[in-house]
Amino acid sequence: MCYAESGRSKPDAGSSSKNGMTGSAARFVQSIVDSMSCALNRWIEYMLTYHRSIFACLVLLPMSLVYDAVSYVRSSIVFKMKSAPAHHAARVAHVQKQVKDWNADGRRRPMCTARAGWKTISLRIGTYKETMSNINVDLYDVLEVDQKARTVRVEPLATMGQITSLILPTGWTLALTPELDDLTVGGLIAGFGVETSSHKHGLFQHIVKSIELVTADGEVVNCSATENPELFYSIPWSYGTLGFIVSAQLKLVPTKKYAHITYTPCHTQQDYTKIFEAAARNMDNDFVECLVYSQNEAVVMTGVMTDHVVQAKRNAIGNYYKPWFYKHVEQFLTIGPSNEYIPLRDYYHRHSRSIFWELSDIIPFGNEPIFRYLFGWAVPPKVSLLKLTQIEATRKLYELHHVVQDMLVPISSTAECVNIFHDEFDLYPLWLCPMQLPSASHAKYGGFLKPAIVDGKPEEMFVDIGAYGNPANKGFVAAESMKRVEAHVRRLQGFQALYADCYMTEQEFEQMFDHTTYKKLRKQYRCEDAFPTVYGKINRSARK
Ligand SMILES: Cc1cc2nc3c(=O)[nH]c(=O)nc-3n(C[C@H](O)[C@H](O)[C@H](O)COP(=O)(O)OP(=O)(O)OC[C@H]3O[C@@H](n4cnc5c(N)ncnc54)[C@H](O)[C@@H]3O)c2cc1C
Ligand SMILES: NC(=O)C1=CN([C@@H]2O[C@H](COP(=O)(O)OP(=O)(O)OC[C@H]3O[C@@H](n4cnc5c(N)ncnc54)[C@H](OP(=O)(O)O)[C@@H]3O)[C@@H](O)[C@H]2O)C=CC1
Ligand SMILES: CC(C)=CCC[C@@H](C)[C@H]1CC[C@H]2C3=C(CC[C@]12C)[C@@]1(C)CC[C@H](O)C[C@@H]1CC3
Repeated sequence: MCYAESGRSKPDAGSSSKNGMTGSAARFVQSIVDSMSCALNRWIEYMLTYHRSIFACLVLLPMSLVYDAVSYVRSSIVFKMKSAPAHHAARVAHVQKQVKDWNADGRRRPMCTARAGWKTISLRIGTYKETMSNINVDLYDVLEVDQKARTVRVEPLATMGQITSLILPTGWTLALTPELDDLTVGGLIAGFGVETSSHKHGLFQHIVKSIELVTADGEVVNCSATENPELFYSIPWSYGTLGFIVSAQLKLVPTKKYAHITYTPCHTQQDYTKIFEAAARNMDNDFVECLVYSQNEAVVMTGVMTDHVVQAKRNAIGNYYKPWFYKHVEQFLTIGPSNEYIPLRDYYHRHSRSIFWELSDIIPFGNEPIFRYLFGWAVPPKVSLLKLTQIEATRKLYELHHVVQDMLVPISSTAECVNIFHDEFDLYPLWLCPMQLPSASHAKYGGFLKPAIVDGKPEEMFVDIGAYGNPANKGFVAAESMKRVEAHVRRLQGFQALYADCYMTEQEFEQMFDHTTYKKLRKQYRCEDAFPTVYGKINRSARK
């Protein structure tokens, strides 16, 4: 930005500069410097807007590689040296001290974590971070694997990429490994997490065996299905408004070497919705997913973990030169039904290289064979760095002309919801991922996710319909279209993922999510002046 645009006044050109230059010479030099910095700013803005792929390739890819390499080496050393558990208590004590100091200071401003908003896996940055008391919750390690109890204890800033790279070699894996490497345990518990094994294991919150929380009073409270259960079942979706998660125990399952994936291409909506629902209800499937490429064309994918492999059908899709997964799957619409054996870690991170299909907007040539063979090893740029370096013009473009939404609806409403997305967005691919939402605990202990009743019967099988991309619908107007979609989702007894833009009013939000126990706990744990409400953190005006 130039002086003229920045509103900053130019230094007094009449005064002689420190090095003794006369006023006019100083004025001349200053005007040259101004013009050059103005031109440079304009050039950078132009490059970041119209040639972002060049910036992404030349700057963000190397930076991302450096960051990931350093993070990986550090967390590997710490995990191998088993040094983290010894530090955990001190780190928790540091969180407690910050909260107790906040109390002693008169609880003047609500609290939030100090994690920079640009690092989070969500489109927006919470503006509340600038005005609230930031509490450092710098706990980012995998603490220990308990093979007997089949659990792993982790700290909240531990990421999915970090956990899978550390525990897969031990023969175990998380019962649920949400797709993107940089997703943190804290965010997945306090928000939500879903993956293609969710039809069996539920959401990320359902693989959590226990949570260690620092409350608004600075006390440590442990909770689980049997210890402080109301708190345990209300932390998920509470978005950091009941306390600070400082560790969690997550459920493990024995890992196998491959995911044997079967691809079933479908050419009518009736076909893919019927096959998808049957696959989701079949507990013999370890993985169920569907990519919808148009209103009537989709590929249903089912998978089982196996140590057996047919070499001719082995496909290491994670190799850097391989096509982006969603493009690989799309070919089965033409080729016909098929199956293959994918190394498990490759399968877990199948959409990571192309950030689902978002990278096609940032590096349009990224899936070209020549780029993949030469530079495929360097993608993806880190989501956080893309967020950090996006300029206001890009942010505005994404706000007005780009959709990133996940709606969770009863699986019987899949076709209806896909058609609503088609009418409002007309953007493809859509990501369909089934999930069990167990409702037994809700009657006794509450929680945000109200049980659904469909055709007079309880319905626990839901589907996450993910829309990520540029709507082709010429009538798309973000706020208006989204409000209509949100109204449909409420009507269908569904839920909106909180990381996405929420245009609902507070009243509509409280219609969608059950706040009964949450409000009781906010009083019981003195949260009302300690943290904003969930709505206060996620509504459209709380984020930029
Ligand atoms: C090239 C580059 C890429 C970056 N990409 C990211 C990114 O994708 N995500 C991101 O969060 N930050 C990223 N950063 C920022 C980096 O995390 C911080 O600048 C740096 O770690 C200082 O930490 P912090 O206090 O800003 O907070 P944080 O990074 O949030 O963490 C606080 C402390 O914990 C350490 N830490 C955080 N997470 C881990 C981890 N998983 N394993 C080991 N140590 C960890 C940090 O080094 C720091 O000491 C990147 C920085 C660079 C230079
Ligand atoms: N496959 C999947 O399931 C995917 C899920 N997501 C979504 O991404 C979101 C963002 O992920 P991520 O960047 O990891 O999370 P974030 O850092 O964005 O955290 C999400 C919320 O949880 C709160 N939170 C985070 N850590 C803690 C903690 N230790 N204690 C208390 N509250 C905490 C944050 O509070 P604060 O604002 O104070 O920091 C924030 O409000 C997830 O919630 C998830 O909904 C996104 C992509 C894929
Ligand atoms: C699988 C589930 C439940 C959700 C997947 C969501 C992701 C596709 C998005 C979450 C954060 C999004 C961001 C972007 C793309 C889509 C996500 C990864 C950007 C990289 C798009 C370009 C912008 O300049 C920065 C965005 C950061 C967040």
